[in-house]
Amino acid sequence: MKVTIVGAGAVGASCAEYIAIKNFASEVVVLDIKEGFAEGKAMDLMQTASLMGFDTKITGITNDYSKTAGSHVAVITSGIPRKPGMTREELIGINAGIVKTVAANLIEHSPNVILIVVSNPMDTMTYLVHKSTDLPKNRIIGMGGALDSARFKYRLAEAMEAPISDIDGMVIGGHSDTGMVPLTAHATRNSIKVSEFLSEERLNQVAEDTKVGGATLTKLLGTSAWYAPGAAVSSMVQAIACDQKKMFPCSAYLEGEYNLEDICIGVPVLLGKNGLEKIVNIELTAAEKAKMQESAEGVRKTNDLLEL
Ligand SMILES: NC(=O)c1ccc[n+]([C@@H]2O[C@H](COP(=O)([O-])OP(=O)(O)OC[C@H]3O[C@@H](n4cnc5c(N)ncnc54)[C@H](O)[C@@H]3O)[C@@H](O)[C@H]2O)c1
Ligand SMILES: O=C(O)C[C@H](O)C(=O)O
Repeated sequence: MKVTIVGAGAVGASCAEYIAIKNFASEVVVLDIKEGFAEGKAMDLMQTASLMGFDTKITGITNDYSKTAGSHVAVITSGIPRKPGMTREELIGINAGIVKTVAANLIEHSPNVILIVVSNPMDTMTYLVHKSTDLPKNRIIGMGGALDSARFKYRLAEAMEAPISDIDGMVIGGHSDTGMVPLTAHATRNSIKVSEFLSEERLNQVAEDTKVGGATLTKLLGTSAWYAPGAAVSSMVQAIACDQKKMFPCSAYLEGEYNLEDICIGVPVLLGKNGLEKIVNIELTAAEKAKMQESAEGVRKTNDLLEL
C-alpha cells in the first residue's frame, strides 16, 4: 500500500509520522513545493524508524509527481493555515488554486487514487475536487469530522472527569467555527447518554467548545493544530488500507442524503478499500436537522466563491 501526502508542513508530517508508527503502509511519499523540505522531513522521520519500530519507507520529494505514481491513497494538506483571528473560509483565495492543481497532478500519475482532502476551507476544497476532476464520489473524501469528533470526546471527558476511552460521540456538518453539529443527544459514556451525567447548560458549553476547537488551538499556537489532524487522517487512511469498514464523519458529496444536494459536508460514512463505501443515514432530532441545514447554507456561501 503506497500513500502520498502532499504538503510536508505541520499536518502532512504529523500524518506521515502516525501512518508510519501504525506500520500498515509499505510506503509513504511526502511531496512539497518547497525545495528540499519534504526530503528533510522524510529523512528525519526515517531516523525515528529504529526507535519507534516501524518498517514503512518514507520518501520526500520536491514537486515531482512521477514519484507518486501508483498511490492507493493520497492526502492533500498543501496550502496555507490560518492565523489567530482568521476563519478557515478566508483561506479560499490561495488554497483553491493549490488544491485544484495538486488533485489534477495526483490523478494524472495515480488514476485509481482515493483522495483525502484536508486543506481548508475543507468542505469547499472537497467540493472543488469533485467539480474539477472526474473521480467518482467514493474516491473523494474530506477530513474534518474525525478530528472534530475527537475534540468533542475530549471535551465530554473533561466535563465528566471521565477517561476518554469511556466516551463515544460524533460531530457532523461543516468543518467551520459555526457550522459543526456535535451530536450531544447521541453521545454516550459506556452506552449511557451523556445527558444522564451533564446538565443541558454544561452540554451546550461542551458543544460550543468543540465548535471552536480549531480556533482555540490557533490562538494558543499562532498557527493551526497538527497532531490531532494528523492522527485523524492516519485513522482514515488505515481504515481504507486495511478495509476496516469503519465509521467516520467525513465530508462527502451528497445527492439527497440528509435532504442535501450538490454539496460536500460532514456526514457519517463507512471507509473501506473502495474509499467512501457508504453514507450512513442516522435519524437526527428536529434541532439537529435544522442545524445541519443551517450549516449547509454556510458551506454553500463559501462554495459560491469558487470559480468553477
Ligand atoms: N481539515 C482539517 O481538519 C484540517 C486540520 C488542520 C489543518 N488543516 C489545513 O491543512 C492545511 C495545511 O496546514 P499546515 O498546518 O500543515 O500548514 P503548513 O504551512 O505547515 O504546511 C503546508 C505545506 O504546504 C506546502 N505547499 C504549499 N503549496 C503547495 C503546492 N502547490 N504543492 C505542494 N506543497 C505545497 C507548503 O510548502 C507547506 O510546507 C491548511 O490549509 C490548514 O488550514 C485542515
Ligand atoms: O482550525 C484550523 O484552521 C485548522 C483545522 O481546521 C482544525 O480544526 O484544527
